[in-house]
Amino acid sequence: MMHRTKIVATIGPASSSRETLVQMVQQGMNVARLNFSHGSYEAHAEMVGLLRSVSEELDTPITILQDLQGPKIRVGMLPDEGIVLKVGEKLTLVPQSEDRSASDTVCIDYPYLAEEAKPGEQILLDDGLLELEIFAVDGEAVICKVVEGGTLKSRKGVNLPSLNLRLPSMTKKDQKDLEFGISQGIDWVSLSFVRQAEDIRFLKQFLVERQADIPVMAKIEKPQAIAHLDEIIAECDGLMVARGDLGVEITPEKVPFLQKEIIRKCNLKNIPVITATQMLDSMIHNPRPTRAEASDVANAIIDGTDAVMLSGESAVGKYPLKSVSMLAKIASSIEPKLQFVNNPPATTDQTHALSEALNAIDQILNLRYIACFTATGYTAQIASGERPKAMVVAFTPSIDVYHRLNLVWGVKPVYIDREGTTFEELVEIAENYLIDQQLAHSGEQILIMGGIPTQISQGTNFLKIHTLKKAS
Ligand SMILES: Nc1ncnc2c1ncn2[C@@H]1O[C@H](COP(=O)(O)OP(=O)(O)O)[C@@H](O)[C@H]1O
Ligand SMILES: C=C(OP(=O)(O)O)C(=O)O
Ligand SMILES: [K+]
Ligand SMILES: [Mg+2]
Repeated sequence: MMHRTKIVATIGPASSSRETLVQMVQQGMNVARLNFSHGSYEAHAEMVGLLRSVSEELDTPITILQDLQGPKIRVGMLPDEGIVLKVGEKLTLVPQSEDRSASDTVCIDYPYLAEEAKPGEQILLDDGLLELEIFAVDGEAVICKVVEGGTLKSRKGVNLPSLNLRLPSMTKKDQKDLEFGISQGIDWVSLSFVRQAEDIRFLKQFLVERQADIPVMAKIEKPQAIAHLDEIIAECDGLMVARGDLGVEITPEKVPFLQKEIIRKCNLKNIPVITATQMLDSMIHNPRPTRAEASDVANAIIDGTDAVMLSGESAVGKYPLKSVSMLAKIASSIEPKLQFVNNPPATTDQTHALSEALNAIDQILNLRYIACFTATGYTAQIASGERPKAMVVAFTPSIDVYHRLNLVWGVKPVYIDREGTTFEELVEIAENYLIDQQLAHSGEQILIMGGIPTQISQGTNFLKIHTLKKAS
């Protein structure tokens, strides 16, 4: 792995074959995002199996991120080629239950629209690409006029920025989907359209009741989430700057500064943050990105994002592989030039104290590897928070931690089936791995960080500059 920034790719029809997945991982994909707004359980289950098998074959972790739809309104199923909306024409929106599909009628999955819609209000479709104006309400039907036309495809999103949605943050569908995700052993779960900290507490309680230890990510894409940002960050394990909906729910010109704010706050708390949507949008159709897109990716990395994400580019685009390798190239090119600010420790515990020392050593000695021993992932995450020049190689005896840590900036997770207990054993594990994998050479100095005895989590209590002795 050359790049420290992690690459998330949304999996869809363009990236579902084993061959494509293998190549995407080889090109630098670290995290597979399964968008539960789309696809059947059968298809998702098959994908989880495929990803686990590719991960084993390539001996590399792949984080599986289950993305829950949340309270998002979507249009129903339409013909494969979509329907064309022309400016000035009428389009009628009806609740799903009505099930009247005609070329001028589209179903949406929100039953209260007719009750709440007011003539003159704006409705945006497909992340704002298409625009409607409400013209009249007739019973359950909302009759609109097309203001900005284009092709509308199945299951595209519907935004009514002025509407206060009467939907719980975790819908019945989300609950069912998460039950399914738990049964599939997903590594992270993200919730769309989070509005308040309570939404995350509800999700976490749902997991606790099912004894599922899965980290939770809040997708920031509503004005209410911006208003409650600090409380939300306090409750969750990661964040996503979901710029697709955020740019519609707020306005596009406000997104760049919000992105910087959200990333900065996550960096301060040492939780991973993903910058998402339209990063290489034109690569859905073209083999090369626009200069503005290349800049956008580099700037998100300069902002301090842990990960950058592909959506349509990898799910339905013509160039899923080239999109992944372009992200990897941009990351590898910008990272050596970065100068991160040294954040104050988020908490005053031993791990943070040692990681401050780690940062000082990283600045002075040009070491290439920090071998980090971690049972929960915590130590590796704090080490990553220093944004060291050296790569954090996180040795963990937990297969779950091995997969989930792959979302975190600069961390290369390594699964160890034999848990070392003494200091000497840990050194030996690090030494064997780095030399056998031909990552480091005998005589090279590395940093080793961990806690002994190893059974106690968060008991990080040593940091050693070690000279590798093992011969290859
Ligand atoms: N699992 C899937 N099956 C089929 N199509 C998918 C899948 N995941 C994503 N897509 C397609 O890729 C597009 C872009 O992905 P994404 O940004 O995740 O979706 P959306 O914006 O609809 O939530 C989607 O609108 C959808 O058309
Ligand atoms: C990532 C996002 O969510 P989704 O693709 O599910 O709309 C977004 O809105 O940017
Ligand atoms: K640093
Ligand atoms: Mg969204």
